[in-house]
Amino acid sequence: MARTIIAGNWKMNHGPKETQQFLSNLSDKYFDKPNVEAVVCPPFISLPIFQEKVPKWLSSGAQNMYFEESGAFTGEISPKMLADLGVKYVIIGHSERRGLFNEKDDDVNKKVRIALKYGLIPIICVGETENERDNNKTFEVVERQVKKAICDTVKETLKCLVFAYEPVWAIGTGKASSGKDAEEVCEKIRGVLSSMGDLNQANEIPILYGGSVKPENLEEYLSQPNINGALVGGKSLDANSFSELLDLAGGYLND
Ligand SMILES: O=C[C@H](O)COP(=O)(O)O
Repeated sequence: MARTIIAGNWKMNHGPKETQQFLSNLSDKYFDKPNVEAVVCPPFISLPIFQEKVPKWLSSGAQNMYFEESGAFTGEISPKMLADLGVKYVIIGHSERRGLFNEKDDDVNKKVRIALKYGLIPIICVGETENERDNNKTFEVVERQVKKAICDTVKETLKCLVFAYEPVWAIGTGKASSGKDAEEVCEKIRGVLSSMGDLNQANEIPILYGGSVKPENLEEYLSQPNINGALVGGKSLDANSFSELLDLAGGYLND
C-alpha cells in the first residue's frame, strides 16, 4: 500500500521572509502524524531558509530543476544543487511548466532520470486540458505522459516515484474534479505503472490528486482506493489551511 502524502506547491509565492513566517505559524499548529507525509515545495530562493528552519516532520521539495548537472545554463538550478541542499522531492512536469514554459514529455523524462540519479524523489505531474477532456482524450493523454516520463528508467526505481494527477482545468479554478472521476484516472495511471513494472511495485507508488483541493473536499479524494494524497496549490500557502489539510488527512487515516 502506498504511503499518503500531502504536498504543498507554493508556485511563485512566498519569498524567504514569508517562508520563515509560514514555518513559525505552522509550528504552533501541527504535530507530527506518522501516517501522513507532509511536503512543501517553496520557490528556489526560499529553499535555503526553509531547510534551515523546517521541523523534522516536514519534507522539502523543489518545484522544478534543469536536466543537466552543471554548465552554461543561465538561470537554471541543477539536481546536484538541490541534493546538496538536502531537498527531498522535486515536482517535474507541472502543467504550468508544460503550458507556459513549453516543457515537453522528453524534457520531463530527462528530468526524472537525473532526479533519480541524485536521489531526489520526482513528483511527476500528468493531466489533461479541458479541451482534451471534452474530446474524450483523458486516458490517452495521461497514459502517454506517464509512459514517456519514465521510459528508460530502470524497473527498480519505479518505487522511488510519486505521481500527481492534475487535470489542467481544475488547477486554481475552484472547479475540482469529482472524487469518482479523479479515481478513474488514477486507477488508469496505476494500471499503466503496473504494466511497466509489476503490480506490487505499482501499488507502492503514491498517486496524488491536484486541482482546487481544500479542506472541504480532501476526504472525497482520500477515500478513493487509488488516490494516496494531494498536491495542493492555493490552500498550501497559509499555515492555517495547510495544517488543517494535514490534520484532516491524519484523522481520516486513523478512523
Ligand atoms: O501543484 C498544485 C496544483 O497546480 C493545484 O493548484 P490549486 O490547488 O491552487 O488548484
